[in-house]
Amino acid sequence: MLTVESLSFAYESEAVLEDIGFQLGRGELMAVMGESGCGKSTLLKLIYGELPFEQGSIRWKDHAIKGPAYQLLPGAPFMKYLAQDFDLMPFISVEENIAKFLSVHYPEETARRTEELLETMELTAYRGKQVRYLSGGQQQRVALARVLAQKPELLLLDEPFGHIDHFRRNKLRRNLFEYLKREEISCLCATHDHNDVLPFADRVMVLRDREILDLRPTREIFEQPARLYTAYLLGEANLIPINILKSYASTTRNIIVYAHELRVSQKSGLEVSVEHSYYMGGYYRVYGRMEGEKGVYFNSEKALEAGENIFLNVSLETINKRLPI
Ligand SMILES: Nc1ncnc2c1ncn2[C@@H]1O[C@H](COP(=O)(O)OP(=O)(O)OP(=O)(O)O)[C@@H](O)[C@H]1O
Repeated sequence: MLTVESLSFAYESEAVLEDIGFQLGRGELMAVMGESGCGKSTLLKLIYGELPFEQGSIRWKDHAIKGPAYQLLPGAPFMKYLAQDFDLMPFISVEENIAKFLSVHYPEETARRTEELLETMELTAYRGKQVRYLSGGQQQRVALARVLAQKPELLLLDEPFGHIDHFRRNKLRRNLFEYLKREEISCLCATHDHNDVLPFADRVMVLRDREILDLRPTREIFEQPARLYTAYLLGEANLIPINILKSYASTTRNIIVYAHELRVSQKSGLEVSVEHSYYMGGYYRVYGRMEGEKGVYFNSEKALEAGENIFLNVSLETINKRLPI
């Protein structure tokens, strides 16, 4: 288990993380989310032992991670870190890059594992190609295969699909995260993409203003976001006063409603004047203004005309499960 306690860190005078504490269990996948510059990469580098910290502690089981003043090279045999800039050997082949980290003493096992990793990362077709001739996305896949080859117990991933095209991303995500679960590899994954998170992560850590704003199981954090900031990271969200949704409600508080939870009706509900419809493939994302000119995003099966007035409804089930804000 990874245990981080009261961890604080500053780059010279700029405090980036303050009083961070959490635990990550064996085989658990935790997504680390937050706006750009909130400290996701810094947290991963601290855990890897790449940055010096004066306050707090980081432990993997009984092993304390202390930072560069205490060890010559960052990292430890049980832990691998895949940074945004992956560090491959350009003049040898894809296959050699992967196999280099497998034991030379067990050639059959090495061949089997290399094959498995080439398939997991969909690299079989490029196995003989020198890495320098690969595209950015292909190199990222080799880098992923290479860290997996080293059988870490703890894997730190920084935007692992950042360079990979959408065409491949979904399949790779499934392959990678299923592989991690199967091998019981604990993983902390910094990402901006909720598609990396919702189907796969066990828990989500949200960082903001140097602190952990929220840390809960993925489904709970999505269905009961405590802040609009968190909901924005996970989907298209709106803040809507409860009393416009529930006419009998006396509270002036708001709830978060995702765009897909608003239903268009021609007759009754929350009145909205349509401004723009965006084609999203199977549906339209519509922007409109509610009473008081406040903007709202919602989904519609068909495009709505600018200037048209419609009504929006939200199910009572959604209203009742949301936290008032
Ligand atoms: N080597 C450095 N020296 C000084 N400041 C740094 C350094 N690296 C990062 N920072 C600053 O620390 C803060 C956190 O950076 P970090 O890279 O951890 O954010 P992030 O959440 O990973 O961002 P992104 O999502 O854009 O990758 C930022 O304000 C950044 O400018």
